[in-house]
Amino acid sequence: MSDLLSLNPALAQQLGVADGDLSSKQATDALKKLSLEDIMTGLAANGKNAKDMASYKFWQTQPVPKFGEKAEIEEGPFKIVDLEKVPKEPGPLVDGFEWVTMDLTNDEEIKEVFDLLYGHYVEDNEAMFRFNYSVSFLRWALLSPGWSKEWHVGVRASASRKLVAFISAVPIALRVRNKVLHASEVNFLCIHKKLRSKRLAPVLIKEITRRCYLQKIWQAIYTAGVVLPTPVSTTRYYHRSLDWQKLNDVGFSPLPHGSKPQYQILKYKLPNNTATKGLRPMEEKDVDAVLDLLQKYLQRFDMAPVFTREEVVHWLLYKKDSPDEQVAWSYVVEDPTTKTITDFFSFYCIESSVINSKHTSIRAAYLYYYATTVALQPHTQAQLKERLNSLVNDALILAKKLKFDVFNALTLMDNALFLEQQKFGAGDGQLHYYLYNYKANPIAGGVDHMNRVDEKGCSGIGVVML
Ligand SMILES: CCCCCCCCCCCCCC(=O)SCCNC(=O)CCNC(=O)[C@H](O)C(C)(C)COP(=O)(O)OP(=O)(O)OC[C@H]1O[C@@H](n2cnc3c(N)ncnc32)[C@H](O)[C@@H]1OP(=O)(O)O
Repeated sequence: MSDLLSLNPALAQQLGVADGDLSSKQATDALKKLSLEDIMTGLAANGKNAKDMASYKFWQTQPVPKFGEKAEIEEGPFKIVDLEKVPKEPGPLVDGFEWVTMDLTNDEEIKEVFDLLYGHYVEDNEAMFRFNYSVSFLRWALLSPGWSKEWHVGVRASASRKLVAFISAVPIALRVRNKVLHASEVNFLCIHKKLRSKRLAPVLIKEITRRCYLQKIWQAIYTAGVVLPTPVSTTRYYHRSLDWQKLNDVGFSPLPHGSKPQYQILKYKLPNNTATKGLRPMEEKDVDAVLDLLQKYLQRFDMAPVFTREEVVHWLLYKKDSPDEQVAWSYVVEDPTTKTITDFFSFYCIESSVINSKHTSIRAAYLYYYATTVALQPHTQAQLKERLNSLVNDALILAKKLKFDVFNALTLMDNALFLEQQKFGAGDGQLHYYLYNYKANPIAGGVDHMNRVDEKGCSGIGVVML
């Protein structure tokens, strides 16, 4: 991960140009030849991950699109599942291991999931950082409205009882263009490092699928940094330094050639106070207004959740009497004259462990949902851009005050309108969006032919995955 804009080396190689030689006419011509589908689904930009369909031994057996399947298809499920034929028991595991359903309301069991993820979850390519989702975060993410214990699936070593693998799902009403799917959102797939490359992941995926089918859930949404058959969309990570010096110390933000640390610190300096009149933390009394605003705003995107009131309360409102530490922060703008809620934004916290550094962790804020009434009335893109820039600038100021080191965002929703102006730098990472058992035409991920933020097209993705 870095905040430097660079041409992915795999793509450069694929195009036959020197790494980073973005200006060369050769690169531009070659990029133009790539199919829109490849660009939208990230296959062009992420050649290092892409394999032939035939080499995806597991995924080629699953109800997901094959690479290169043509666009403009009629959207719908790949198959209709016969509930009668869904096995009532889990598939076999290798000797010495057994299935468990985790009880995440039990402090010890959620701590076991935390420990597994803490030691073995997603790392960057150079193994410098590893996501460190807190116990409070896991409770927030996995005990959301409608959660089911059956969807918190673990594997234990029979002798030691140690938890060695995990996969989870929570329910989501997901609108894909004009159809609403009652689907599951699959996340936190993790296998102990000592059990890697033993084909356990397909076994876990088949088990969570079986458990979803048993609850008559036939579709799922999931995201991954790796290319699998076949992304419906690909978004790119952007990072905005809040504490440049610390990010530099840990190797996240290198000093750009020809710059000096003090210039970088100055570049990312923020005002002490927010600028939007009427901005304040979201409260219980704002729930209905936020729900209404968010539902309308999310109509702008091809794929977005359909939130209920209960979900807005769960995902966005921090209850001060909660025993959990705060993981999400939400703010509203209340018009001082009309007292109506005109805008809102939110972000959540994930720390990352820093492997081998004097700093042990980085505190990252991730942009979550937001909405503004500017988009709901007749408006120009410049007006929307201006409003989003002021809101996000305030979000950065608040995050800085809350001692976050970096503010991360993807190129989804309308983020393309503010990322560069707010000094977010393009990261190396991409996040691919996938649908299980649902054919859908590609959705714009907010990056253009050059894998740069696409201000004109923006993105059709309105789902933020944790
Ligand atoms: C209707 C309901 C449906 C519900 C299900 C919907 C689908 C949900 C899908 C899951 C959504 C999860 C969303 C998240 O949580 S994304 C986060 C994933 N977790 C991590 O990256 C944590 C660190 N890594 C690990 O723990 C392991 O490396 C994992 C577990 C990722 C793979 O373990 P391992 O390295 O030991 O490999 P293997 O030998 O067992 O298995 C190899 C097979 O697994 C395929 N593979 C590798 N990585 C992923 C991946 N991230 N999604 C899907 N498939 C993946 C791979 O292409 C190969 O298949 P194929 O190439 O031969 O075909």
